Amino acid sequence: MLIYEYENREESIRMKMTLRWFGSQYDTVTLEQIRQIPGCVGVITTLYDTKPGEIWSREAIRAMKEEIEAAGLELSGIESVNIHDDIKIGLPTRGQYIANYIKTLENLGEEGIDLVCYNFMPVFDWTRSDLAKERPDGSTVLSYDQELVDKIDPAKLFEEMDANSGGFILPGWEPDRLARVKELFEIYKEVDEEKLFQNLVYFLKAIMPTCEKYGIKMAIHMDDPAWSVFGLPRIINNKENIQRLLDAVPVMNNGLTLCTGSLGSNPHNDIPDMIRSFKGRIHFGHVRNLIHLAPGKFDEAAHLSFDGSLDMFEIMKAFYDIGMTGPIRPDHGRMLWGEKAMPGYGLYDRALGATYLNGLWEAIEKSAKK
Ligand SMILES: O=C(O)[C@@H](O)[C@@H](O)[C@H](O)[C@H](O)CO
Ligand SMILES: [Fe+2]
Repeated sequence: MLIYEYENREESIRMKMTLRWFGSQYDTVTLEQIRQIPGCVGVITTLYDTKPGEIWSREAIRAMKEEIEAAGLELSGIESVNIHDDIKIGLPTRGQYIANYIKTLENLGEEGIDLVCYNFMPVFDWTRSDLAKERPDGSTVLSYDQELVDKIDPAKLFEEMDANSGGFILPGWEPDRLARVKELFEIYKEVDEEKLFQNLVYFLKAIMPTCEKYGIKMAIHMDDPAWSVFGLPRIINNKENIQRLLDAVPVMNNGLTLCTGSLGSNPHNDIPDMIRSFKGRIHFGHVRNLIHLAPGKFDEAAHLSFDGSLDMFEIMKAFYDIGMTGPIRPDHGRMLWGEKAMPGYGLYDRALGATYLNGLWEAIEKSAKK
């Protein structure tokens, strides 16, 4: 009977619970550990040692896939294939970098990978003012305070993030980005939101034929936080702007990584409503909670609704209602129980998060069928 029910479950429409994994060379968390998280079927990973603009070889992609499958998991998608700044800026050299990106997509497609998460934030990926802020229970979290960020020299931010990362290379803060940071700030002075948007559309139009050929879903990550930092343009931060992008390249393969923590940094974003209106275009979900402390100021939190400001039941219900079948992952977790790991990416709190989100899903699914 149990076996029958288990098999049956595969047929029900269901998101896939996954965990982000940085590869055995970089991650403190092992595939064996991930495999033991109840209901976790796959990992979202990347070739962490590649630089934006580089072609990913088929051999490296295959080796990564085989390692994950040998551990009994699925490679559910890539986060991220990063975009070279020359594409975001729209420099003449973008042609070569787009050609390289297309080659990487072909290689991923040939290896059967159909989901690619990326972001289009200039210079910096996500930004935080503290990577280990202590909560009353002794756990630590990533936090953001606009007043503190305003005091930081952007060129020094890299050094500070690096010094506070506990020796880990932070995703989006890889050292090679540092080398060009001052130069990039100069060049980005010419790039306003409209130009950045047009450069994104240009890039997407160029890669879409390849994505359609291989069935690759491109899933842009929301800007984090959801407003301009250091005067750099931000375009993927609210319902209107995101809808504009979906309409500008109106094919399924141009889709979203709906990140609740990034959108949720702005309390005006109604996340369940956004999930419902972007139905069919959300290919990947990042689900996490945060606490709004003041405008422009937030701490990350446990996934549980009442630990933070977001209603995780309503968020998971919206995913359920749109018939989400793609991967969902708990996003950043707290650091707890003495774990030493990449900030936001320890095992324990993300495992708790996955379990909680799976529990919400089960409850939503069963009540819907009653
Ligand atoms: O998920 C997040 O919020 C971050 O860890 C980002 O680094 C994210 O992976 C990128 O913005 C996606 O390209
Ligand atoms: Fe995210």
